Amino acid sequence: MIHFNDDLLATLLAGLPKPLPDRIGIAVSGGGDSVALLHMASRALAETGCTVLAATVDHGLRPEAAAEATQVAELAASLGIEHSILNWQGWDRQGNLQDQARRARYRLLSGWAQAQDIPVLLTGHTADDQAETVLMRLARSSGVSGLSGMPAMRDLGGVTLLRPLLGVSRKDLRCYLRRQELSWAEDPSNDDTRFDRIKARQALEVLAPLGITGSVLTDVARNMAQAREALERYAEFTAQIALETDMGDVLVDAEVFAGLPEEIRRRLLIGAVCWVSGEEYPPRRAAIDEAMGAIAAGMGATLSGCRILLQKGSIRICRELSAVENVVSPAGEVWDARWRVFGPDSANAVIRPLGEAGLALCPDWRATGRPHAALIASPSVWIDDSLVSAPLAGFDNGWALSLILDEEALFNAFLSH
Ligand SMILES: Nc1ncnc2c1ncn2[C@@H]1O[C@H](COP(=O)(O)OP(=O)(O)OP(=O)(O)O)[C@@H](O)[C@H]1O
Repeated sequence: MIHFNDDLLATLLAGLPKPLPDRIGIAVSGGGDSVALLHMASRALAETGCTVLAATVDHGLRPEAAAEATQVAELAASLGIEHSILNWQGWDRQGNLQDQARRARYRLLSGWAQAQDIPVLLTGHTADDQAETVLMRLARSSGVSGLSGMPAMRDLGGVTLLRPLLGVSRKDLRCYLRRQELSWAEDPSNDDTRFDRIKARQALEVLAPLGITGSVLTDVARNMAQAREALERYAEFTAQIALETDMGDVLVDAEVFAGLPEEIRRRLLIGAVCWVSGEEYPPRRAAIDEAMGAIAAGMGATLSGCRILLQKGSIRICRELSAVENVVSPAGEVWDARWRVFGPDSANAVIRPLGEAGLALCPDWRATGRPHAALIASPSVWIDDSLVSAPLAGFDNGWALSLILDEEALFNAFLSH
């Protein structure tokens, strides 16, 4: 019994950064995996000088959720761990609830970690979660990145998210819980076969005689993660050669691009559109492939709020007017999460996209060398219906603008951290 527990604690410690940070946060849902993680962390980190803190998100979606969060608080208190309950009230009763709740959960947890000065946050994802993820991604025809499953480490808004139990089975964690006489909450959705994850869990039982087991799928994920790393480095290396930024747009060297393997072209395109649009998630595979086909055929395309324009010798990726048409902010404030515009008289002035009508008021726009499609989506200053300034279109009128996007981020994004 001692060996079993010691092995688990050693596995946990092996998955943590060295040297240990001063503070580590644990995301505890109240389910078995994260309750075990909380208990293991309190044991493994005792007397290391690293303070453990915990948080539970109450999504307010199930009547039992508040009681479950309180139970976690009690367990944390019994272990001498400071615990916070983070409430989510943001569901607008539209769209995909699971997806919104998940995004909100990560947002709340990273906000909590930042406010508490916690650099590293742990979640209780297990080897079973990983196997189910790989199986679900097979069903989505995922490529190398998707089939590499969940990374053991990723950045979450400046906080490092770690999944130190990805190599540990749910069964072993249940065994740990029972031996420690710990109780946990069973999520009722675990039996709900409307969810793909639950279907995947059941499918794994059927696939076992074929040798497609949870541990085989986690091996596949590990192999794919190595292949992914190689592709990421190739893409990052190529990006340094083939990409440059131009006032919020990305220019891709068309000749270099055309000579690259399709997988690397796809990665460059995703990196460029995500940087320009500020989108966290890549576009759908079908949309990317359609845009790649259009580029290969010598045509422009739109993708994820961006225009892709073919120019002499380069491919320009710029903002698409329809994606920012209704984006308006007071002068001096950030516009489109990308620009800040400064000027002599900011009172009553607003920033909005220049648009066709605005561009018609900028007689010198052609001299800027920027394409029409890029300029109509560029920031401009208006007071009521009068155009005051359009700096990128050659009409600054005493105003200046600065790009708040980090140009290095374009290149760094090719590597998962
Ligand atoms: N309500 C919650 N409060 C705090 N942490 C949570 C909560 N729900 C999930 N977690 C954390 O996330 C881990 C995984 O849980 P679950 O698989 O339900 O979450 P998920 O965020 O949907 O996972 P994925 O990242 O695969 O989508 C848990 O072990 C726990 O660490």
